[in-house]
Amino acid sequence: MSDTPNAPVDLDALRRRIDELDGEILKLINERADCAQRVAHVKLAEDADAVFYRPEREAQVLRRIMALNQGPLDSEEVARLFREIMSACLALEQPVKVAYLGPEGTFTQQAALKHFGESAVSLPMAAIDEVFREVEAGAVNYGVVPVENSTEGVVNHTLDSFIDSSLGICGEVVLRIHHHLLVGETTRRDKVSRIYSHPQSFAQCRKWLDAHFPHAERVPVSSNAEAARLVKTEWHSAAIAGDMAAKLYDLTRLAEKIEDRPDNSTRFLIIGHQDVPMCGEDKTSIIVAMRNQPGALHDLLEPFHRHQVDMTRLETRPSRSGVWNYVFFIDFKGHRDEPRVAALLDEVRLRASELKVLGSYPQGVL
Ligand SMILES: C=C(O[C@@H]1C=C(C(=O)O)C=C[C@H]1O)C(=O)O
Repeated sequence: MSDTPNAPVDLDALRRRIDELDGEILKLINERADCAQRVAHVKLAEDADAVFYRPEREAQVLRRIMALNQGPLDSEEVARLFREIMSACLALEQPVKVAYLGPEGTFTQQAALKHFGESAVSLPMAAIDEVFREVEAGAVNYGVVPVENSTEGVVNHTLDSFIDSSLGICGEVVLRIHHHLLVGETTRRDKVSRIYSHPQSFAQCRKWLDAHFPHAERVPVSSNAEAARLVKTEWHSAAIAGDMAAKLYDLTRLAEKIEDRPDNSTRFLIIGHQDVPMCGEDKTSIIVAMRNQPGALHDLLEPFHRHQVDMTRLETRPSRSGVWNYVFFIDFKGHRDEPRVAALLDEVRLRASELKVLGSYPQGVL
């Protein structure tokens, strides 16, 4: 073989080498699967109700692979491949069952598969509360719900659901959101008089729509996937939805990536019963209620500054009961088992009228 450009390449030799390598990769993947199965048996021997899926370990595996990678494959691409290998290894013992905000084809399903891999069993739910209920009842292992979008802000319904729930947060996943304008095969661009989508997606594509379809009626529906389903059978309608919905309903793209901001992304939370140990790059989420008195917010924030804890998000929600006068949702970097974070939480607990730690979990890797 020669590195000189344009030198003749022995195609047969290259293919023989690829076959050899595939044989080795196959053997190694199965050896890995065997190890993962043995880990599962160790876990079962220690505890009959053991949870096989370990978010902190998976985050460490992916980060290590990304750090080791020397190319030519991109580190994110390599991590995605390993994500699927781990998902298949875990499914040998017990596929993870995940409820997500449906219907099928939503960005939340895409987030669930990005986080757990394609071997997970994913079940669509009609509403965010249903995802919470399904996990609480033990019908599934985890739930996936959207929590904030970089253009449109917070998903209040998800935050509110945590107030009364016993569930915590086991992970997060961030998804780049690309919206497309989709039509059935009989609809022409100049005939589109009605566009269906979720209100958040309309908001994320407002400028593009004003410029290209100022006169089309905008009809809000419960999800992008529902919008895609509707246009499948309607002649003069288009939907704004993502890749999964386009594929699921076999729709044509009239325009791609029509979101107003190129960095448009949504953060999703993995909810469950599990307390996740430290992985080294963790986040913690808490809900704090403060008494309605002057300086309350300052009192709450001051210990974060003193302990040098990096806050990544602060949201305020109106209280739904007398005790919870102001309710703050706070995310910050660090794990509750780190002494610095434990000291911070002790102080916040003293100043607040209520403190609920929703969980410490690995920062999204992919
Ligand atoms: C093998 C383990 O169990 C599961 C499978 C993993 C893997 O395939 O690497 C990692 C974490 C767990 O979800 C483990 O805990 O080490």
